[in-house]
Amino acid sequence: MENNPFSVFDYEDIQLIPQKCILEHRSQADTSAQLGSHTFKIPVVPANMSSIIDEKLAQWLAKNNYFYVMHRFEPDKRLAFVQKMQEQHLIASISVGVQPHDYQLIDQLAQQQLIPEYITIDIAHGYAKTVADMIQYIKSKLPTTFVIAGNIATADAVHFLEEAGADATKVGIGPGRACITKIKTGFGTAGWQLAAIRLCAKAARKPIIADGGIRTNGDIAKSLRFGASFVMIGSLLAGHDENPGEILERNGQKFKVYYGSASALQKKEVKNIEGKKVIVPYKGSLQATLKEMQEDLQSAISYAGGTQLSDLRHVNYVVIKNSIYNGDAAVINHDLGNLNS
Ligand SMILES: NC(=O)C1=CN([C@@H]2O[C@H](COP(=O)(O)OP(=O)(O)OC[C@H]3O[C@@H](n4cnc5c(N)ncnc54)[C@H](OP(=O)(O)O)[C@@H]3O)[C@@H](O)[C@H]2O)C=CC1
Ligand SMILES: Nc1nc2c(ncn2[C@@H]2O[C@H](COP(=O)(O)O)[C@@H](O)[C@H]2O)c(=O)[nH]1
Repeated sequence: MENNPFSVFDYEDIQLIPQKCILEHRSQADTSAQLGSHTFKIPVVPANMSSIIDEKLAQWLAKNNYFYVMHRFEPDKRLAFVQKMQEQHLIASISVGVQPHDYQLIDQLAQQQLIPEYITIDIAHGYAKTVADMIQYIKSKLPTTFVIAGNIATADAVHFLEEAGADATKVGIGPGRACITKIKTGFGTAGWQLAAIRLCAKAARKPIIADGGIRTNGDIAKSLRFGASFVMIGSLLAGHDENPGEILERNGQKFKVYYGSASALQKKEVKNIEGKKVIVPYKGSLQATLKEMQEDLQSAISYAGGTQLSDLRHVNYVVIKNSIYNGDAAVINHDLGNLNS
């Protein structure tokens, strides 16, 4: 901190301060959120990880007006996926890396006039020339596609990617539940993810997607308060019927596996491992969890004294270092899991 001292905080350090309610019912609060030229039901997107989303879930999310990003870990299926979604008149939203086969995919999409509505460039360290080059390549071949680039942690990185042409940037290095980047490299936004969102959002001219570290539905409202337009969520949306993978039983309790995209399980080799496998309680229906998220956001809007998500932006807050869960964050997560089971 010698050269750049600033105070930081994370989700559990913040409480938003209620304002006078102007609604008669929470259902009157509008949780719809725009990204690019489409408007979605809530400002939440399930993480583009293969333990969270598959094609079936992507189709369900698109049909039900939720934003989704398909993962990039079955690279050869992406072209056909875009085609399938467009045949059904559904939004196509895919991920790419920065390898030669990703460039080849962009060429094929352009040649076949299959224009995805959204492409997310998803690499571990997104503040990189390789990402700027890919943004520019996508924009040259598919100029109408909305390009999300990440992941990053700083205002400088936001400027860099926006200048390269990104339509939105994704913030969060290391706060994820299946992440070990913080331990293996010493770098990232773990422990100050909310403050990083604030710094990046202040620098941004385009939307910010807060990615990683969301542990409760209230953290979504806090992310929006500090400048995020959308929130990407992994572990809180893991463990459902609709997520890929089997239900496990241990000592009479049900679980599902959630693993990082840079875990040995995903990579199938032990090289540059920055992710791990965790088991999460089985939570039943994802549909029910998403509905509860929407209801909790509606309630948050009402506490903000507003009618829509943008009313969360200017609400006052207090910093209450490490105290809102009284050391019981794990218990709270467990209880939330049980609500849906
Ligand atoms: N949000 C987060 O905190 C993190 C997320 N992840 C996720 O895991 C997945 C796989 O990540 P991973 O396989 O590690 O890398 P990526 O697949 O993201 O790597 C893509 C390219 O970037 C290069 N690269 C990656 N990290 C670095 C770095 N620190 N410095 C220089 N070049 C780098 C890689 O080269 P090379 O492999 O040759 O080094 C590769 O050419 C992605 O989905 C990513 O989003 C991974 C780590 C952190
Ligand atoms: N450092 C790593 N981060 C990862 C890995 N796989 C995914 N991720 C990131 O985590 C979020 C989800 O976070 P959660 O707290 O909601 O579970 C995801 O969107 C990625 O950005 C990984 O292997 N290593």
